Amino acid sequence: MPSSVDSHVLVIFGASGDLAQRKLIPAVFDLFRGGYLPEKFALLGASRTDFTDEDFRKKVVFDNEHFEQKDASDDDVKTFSEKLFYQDLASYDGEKDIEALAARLIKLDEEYGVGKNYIFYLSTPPKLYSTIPGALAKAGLNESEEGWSRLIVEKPFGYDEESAVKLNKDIQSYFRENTIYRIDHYLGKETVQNLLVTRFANGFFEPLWNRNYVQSVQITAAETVGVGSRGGYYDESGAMRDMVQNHLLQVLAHVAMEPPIRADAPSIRDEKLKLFKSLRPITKKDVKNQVVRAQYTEGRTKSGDVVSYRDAEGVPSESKTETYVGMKFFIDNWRWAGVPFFVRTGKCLPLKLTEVVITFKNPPQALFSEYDDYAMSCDNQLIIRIQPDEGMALEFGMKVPGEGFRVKNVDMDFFYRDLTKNDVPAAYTRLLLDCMKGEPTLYARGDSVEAAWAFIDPILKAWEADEVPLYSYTAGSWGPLQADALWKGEGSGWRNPSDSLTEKKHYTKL
Ligand SMILES: NC(=O)C1=CN([C@@H]2O[C@H](COP(=O)(O)OP(=O)(O)OC[C@H]3O[C@@H](n4cnc5c(N)ncnc54)[C@H](OP(=O)(O)O)[C@@H]3O)[C@@H](O)[C@H]2O)C=CC1
Ligand SMILES: O=C1O[C@H](COP(=O)(O)O)[C@@H](O)[C@H](O)[C@H]1O
Repeated sequence: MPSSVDSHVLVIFGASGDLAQRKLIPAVFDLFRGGYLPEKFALLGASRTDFTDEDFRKKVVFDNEHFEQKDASDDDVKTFSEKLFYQDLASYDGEKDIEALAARLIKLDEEYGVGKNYIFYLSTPPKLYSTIPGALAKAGLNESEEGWSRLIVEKPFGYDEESAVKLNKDIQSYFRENTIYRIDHYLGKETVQNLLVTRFANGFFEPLWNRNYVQSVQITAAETVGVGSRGGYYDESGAMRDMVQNHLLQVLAHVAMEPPIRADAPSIRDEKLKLFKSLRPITKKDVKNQVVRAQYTEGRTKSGDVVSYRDAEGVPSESKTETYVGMKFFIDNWRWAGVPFFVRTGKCLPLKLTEVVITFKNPPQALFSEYDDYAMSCDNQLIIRIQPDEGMALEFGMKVPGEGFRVKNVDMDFFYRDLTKNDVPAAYTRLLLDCMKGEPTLYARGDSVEAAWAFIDPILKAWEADEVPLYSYTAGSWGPLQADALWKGEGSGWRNPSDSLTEKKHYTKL
C-alpha cells in the first residue's frame, strides 16, 4: 500500500548527538520497515562534526548498536542508509551555513526527486531552539509556496514560565503555530493515548470518573537508574523540570480533562489547556506542605550499586537539585472539586514503572466489618500501567469461600499485549509519523506548555529561595518518608508495588 505521507526531507539538527543515534534514526528506520515512509524521502543530518555522508551512515546506522536488536536484513539496512545524507555546519545560525543547507536541499530534490517539503528537527542543546528557526526563516525555509515546512522542538521547552513564553514568542515569529510540533515522548506512548479511549469509549467509567466516586488519583513515574553520565544536564534541570512539568502533567491531563467535543487536535488541546488552567496554584507558603523534594544517597537498586547523586559524574558536590518529587494538589473544577491528586517521580527507586491509580470511595456502610477488619478499607482501585506490562487492573473485594463474610481483594487484569501480536510502536516512531502526516494531536500546544509552567513556577521559586527543605532518600528505596505524610487524612497512600505487576496488597488468610 503506498504511504499516505508526502515526499519530504527530514532535517535533524544536532544529528551527531545521542538522541539522534539512540531514538530518532532507529524510529525513522522503523517507519521505513513498516512501509510508512514515502518512496521519495531523505534524511539530512546537520551538525558541526565533520562527517561525509558515508561517515554519518556508519555512525548512525552500521555502527549504531540500537539497530542490532532490530533483527534487520542487510538489504533493508543498506537501502535505508542510502536515504541518509549529511551537511556539516560551522555554526547552527551562520548565514553561509544555512544557505549551504538550503542549497543541499535543492540538490537532494534535483538528484532524488524528494520535493520541497521539510521537517526541521531541533535535537541540539536548548539554547539553539530559537536561533535555528530564526536562521531558517531568514533563508526562507520556514514556509514556501512550493511545499510545507514543519518544526519539531525537543524538550526542554523553556526553563521556567518566563523563558517558555519567550521561546514561544520567538519561534512563533518564525513559524506558524500550526507548523510547530513540541515533542513530549510520553504523548507518543500507546498507553497514554489509551487513557482517552478507556475514559471516553466506555460508558461505565463516565459516571464514576468524578468527585462523587473517586477518593484520590495518584500518578507515579519511577526509575531505577540514577543520572548516569547525564549529571551535567540533569543538575540544571532536576526531577520537576525533567519529568513533572512535561510528561506527568500531560498524563494528568489525559486522566482528568473533560471530554473533548471531537477527537481532533484543536478539541483535545482545548480541553487540556482548560485542565491546566484549573490546577489550584500551590502558593509559596503551601509548597512545604504540598511538595516534597529529595536527593538520592548511596545505595543499591535493580540497576546495581549507586553512588550518591552528589558523587555522580558532572554533579557539583554541593548540588541542591532534586532527583525525587512527590506532590499533592487539587483541580478546581466541577468534576474534581475536593479530590486530591498525588504525583511523584524519582531516580534510583526500586522499580522502573509508570502508572496511574484511581482509588474509588468506600461504600457508605461497612456491612461486613464484624467478619473482617479488612472489609472496612477494601481498596477499589483502577491501576493503569503505562509501562511496563502495559495494561490495567481493577481491584475489588470478593467473598472468601466458606463461613461468614470474609473479604479478599482480587483483580481483573488486562494486558495490552493480548490485544495485538504486532509490536507496539515506540513513542518516537509514532510521533515522527504524525508530524510527517501533519497530525499535531499528540504534540503539545504553546499555550498549554505555558499553562503547565505557570503551575510549576511558584514551586521552583520557593525552592530557589531555599524556603523548603531538600530531603534525602537511600537509592533503592521508595523515596523520602516525608512524601508519605502528604497523604495524611487522604486514605490509601502511595502504591509501592513489590514488582511491576499488580501486587495484591491485602490478603485474608483462608
Ligand atoms: N538524549 C536523550 O535521550 C534526550 C534528549 N533530549 C533533548 O534533545 C536535545 C538533544 O539531546 P542529545 O542528543 O542528548 O544532546 P547532545 O549533547 O548529544 O547534543 C546534540 C548535538 O548538539 C551539538 N552540540 C552539543 N553541544 C553544543 C553546543 N554547546 N553548541 C552547539 N552545538 C552543540 C553536538 O553536535 P555538533 O558538535 O556536531 O554540532 C551534539 O552532537 C537536547 O536538548 C536534549 O535535552 C530530550 C529527550 C531525551
Ligand atoms: O524525558 C525523560 O524521560 C526519561 C524517562 O522516559 P521513559 O520513557 O523511560 O519513562 C527520563 O529517564 C529522562 O531523565 C527524561 O529526560
